[in-house]
Amino acid sequence: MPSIDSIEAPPANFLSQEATDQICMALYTEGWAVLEQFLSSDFVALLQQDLMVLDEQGCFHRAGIGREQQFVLRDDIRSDRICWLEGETDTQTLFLQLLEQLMTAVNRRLFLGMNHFEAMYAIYEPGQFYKKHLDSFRGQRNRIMTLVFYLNPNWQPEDGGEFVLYPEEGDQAIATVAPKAGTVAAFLSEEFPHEVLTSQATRHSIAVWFRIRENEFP
Ligand SMILES: O=C(O)CCC(=O)C(=O)O
Ligand SMILES: [Fe+2]
Repeated sequence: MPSIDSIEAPPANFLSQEATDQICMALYTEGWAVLEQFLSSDFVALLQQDLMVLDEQGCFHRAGIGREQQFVLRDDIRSDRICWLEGETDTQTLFLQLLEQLMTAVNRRLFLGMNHFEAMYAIYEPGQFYKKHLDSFRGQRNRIMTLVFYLNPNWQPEDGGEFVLYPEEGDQAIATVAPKAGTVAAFLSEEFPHEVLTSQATRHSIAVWFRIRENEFP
């Protein structure tokens, strides 16, 4: 198990310029991006450890659909369990710093004006899934960009659990992504329906939404 001090890159320049450029370029031209080996295997191991400790402490709860008063559990739509990252451990603090840097870099290049984010760990047990959905409703601007980081070091093709990205209209997949450790998927939240195919193994991930805080809308 690596220690937090053994992470090679210091937080100040955590993001490689190259990876940032690749994500920004793809978001600009296509609206989505998938990068393998975006996170180092050491950092993935720390995040996965953090997730498992939180799970042992009973911090996870069943994921639902909708927010606040509209929140409902829908076993037919999604069956994972989740836990929000609040920055309570060094690992989470480091990860949230990385997200801050990434948000700044993407804003600088794409002028998206994002000023806030939320991140959650998710666990899908064998047999679990999340059916095709949109993370944000068009025009509401509540979620601008979604990122999903995968934390599964020995993922095999037969483990399933792929993330599938679709165009705004139609059922022809644009991308099918195995949830392998280090991979990140990024896409504009209002534009791309997506789903998680049934997982055959325990699947760990972090979903992040970059937002514009409601009272800062233009
Ligand atoms: O874990 C994934 O691949 C995607 C999860 C997702 O779509 C969500 O949590 O909204
Ligand atoms: Fe989603």
